[in-house]
Amino acid sequence: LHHGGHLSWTMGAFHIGCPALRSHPAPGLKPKHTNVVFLKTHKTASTTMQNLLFRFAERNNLTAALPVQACGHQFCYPRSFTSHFVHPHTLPPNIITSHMRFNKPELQRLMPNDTIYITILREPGSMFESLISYYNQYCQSFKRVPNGSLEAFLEEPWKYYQPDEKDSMYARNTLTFDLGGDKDRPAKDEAYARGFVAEVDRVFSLVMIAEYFDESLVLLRHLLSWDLDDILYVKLNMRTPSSKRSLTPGLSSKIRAWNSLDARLYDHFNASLWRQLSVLGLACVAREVLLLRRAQESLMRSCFGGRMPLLRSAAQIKNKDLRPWQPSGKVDIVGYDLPVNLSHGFSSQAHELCLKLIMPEVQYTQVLLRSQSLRYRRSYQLRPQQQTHPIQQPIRTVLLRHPQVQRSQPPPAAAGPASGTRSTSTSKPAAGTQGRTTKIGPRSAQTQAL
Ligand SMILES: Nc1ncnc2c1ncn2[C@@H]1O[C@H](COP(=O)(O)OS(=O)(=O)O)[C@@H](OP(=O)(O)O)[C@H]1O
Repeated sequence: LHHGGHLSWTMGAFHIGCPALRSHPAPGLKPKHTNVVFLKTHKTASTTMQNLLFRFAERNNLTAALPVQACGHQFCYPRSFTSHFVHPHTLPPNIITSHMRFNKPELQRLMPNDTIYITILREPGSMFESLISYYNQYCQSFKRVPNGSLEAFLEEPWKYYQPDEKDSMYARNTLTFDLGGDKDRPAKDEAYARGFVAEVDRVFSLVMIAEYFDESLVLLRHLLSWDLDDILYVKLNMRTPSSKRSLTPGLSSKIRAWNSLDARLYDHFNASLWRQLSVLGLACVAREVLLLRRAQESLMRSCFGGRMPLLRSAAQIKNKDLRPWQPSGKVDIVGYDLPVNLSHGFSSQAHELCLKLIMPEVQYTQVLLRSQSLRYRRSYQLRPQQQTHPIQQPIRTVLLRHPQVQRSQPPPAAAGPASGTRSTSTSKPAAGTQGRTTKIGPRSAQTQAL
């Protein structure tokens, strides 16, 4: 960043040795898939994924559907998703990734036909421990428990849990609920459980697993024909170690029994993740994971003045745009701050990349809504003949949609890696370009900025 250096990996190296990629007729030239529903489930590393998708949308001038202001930063969760929850300035979308309760028919109405559905699950024990600590002041089922004790809750869950009250979805089978299922279906209803898992399997092309986040990203990269550059991330929305507790095997199995539908989903999709990884080749996956982690470290060092970033409590973070939301005084969610003197050697594009990489969910949603609204207004100014408000027309036919992002041929020598010089352009793709084909080079704007 400071000295015009660049990351040592190249996409060429990234393609070497991976059978699934080698067999492709034109490696690296397949258009990136850009129409994606990512169902953001709770306490599953989904904020880290959302940040990655928001950045991808911005880099490629795509549209991310965002909630109307009345819904907050989520699509009026826990109500079942409807397209009325989508802000009209964020139509028609390529990507949708904010929290919602899944509703396939409504999403189908909103999204292009070739949309790929992705979600993420987490091991029920650690997920429930995270839920009870995060929502201890919100969810009545948890508030009733003396000292918010996990043991006490699991000893007699029906003493504290009331299925129909507000926020009860955080206290039982949260994944099932987020996926649109019936969190309170009795465990003995085998047919329901089997049918629900099969339905999720049918709809979602990829179910990521939080414990194998990087391996899941490798599968995502292959599924969407994205570059390594597109899956770089920094972990977000973490609790401090003092806010966490470890689980005994006894507690873990009680959690699984209480959340039996979620446990079933997790077991099924954890096994299917590993089957998919085996098809890709475990050695190939391990190599990609290694390259991902190296590239990630380089990016972080570039953003944090040569060091790895320090985790900070919200109070320690000077830039309020970077302070993560704190659910209660009983749990600390940590974030990052950029070094104050860092901006001196940065292009504004590089500074923005670093800022967005660590920007918490609520702030990023607001920033993105502002920029997309601006783009929307500009595009309307350019087309004065269009009088009708888009929300009054059938959603899918209103505005021209961004087509798939095409990889361009390598950029001209002066701006490309081969020249030894690097593009100093700081401009993002022009506003109001809906309907144009976005071309991006083999190294996309993310690392080119560095
Ligand atoms: N990359 C990666 N891999 C594994 N785990 C990760 C990752 N990124 C975030 N996290 C952990 O995910 C938890 C936060 O999940 P969410 O962002 O989905 O929470 S939220 O529902 O949106 O509030 C939170 O878990 P807990 O710290 O146990 O609460 C994060 O530490």
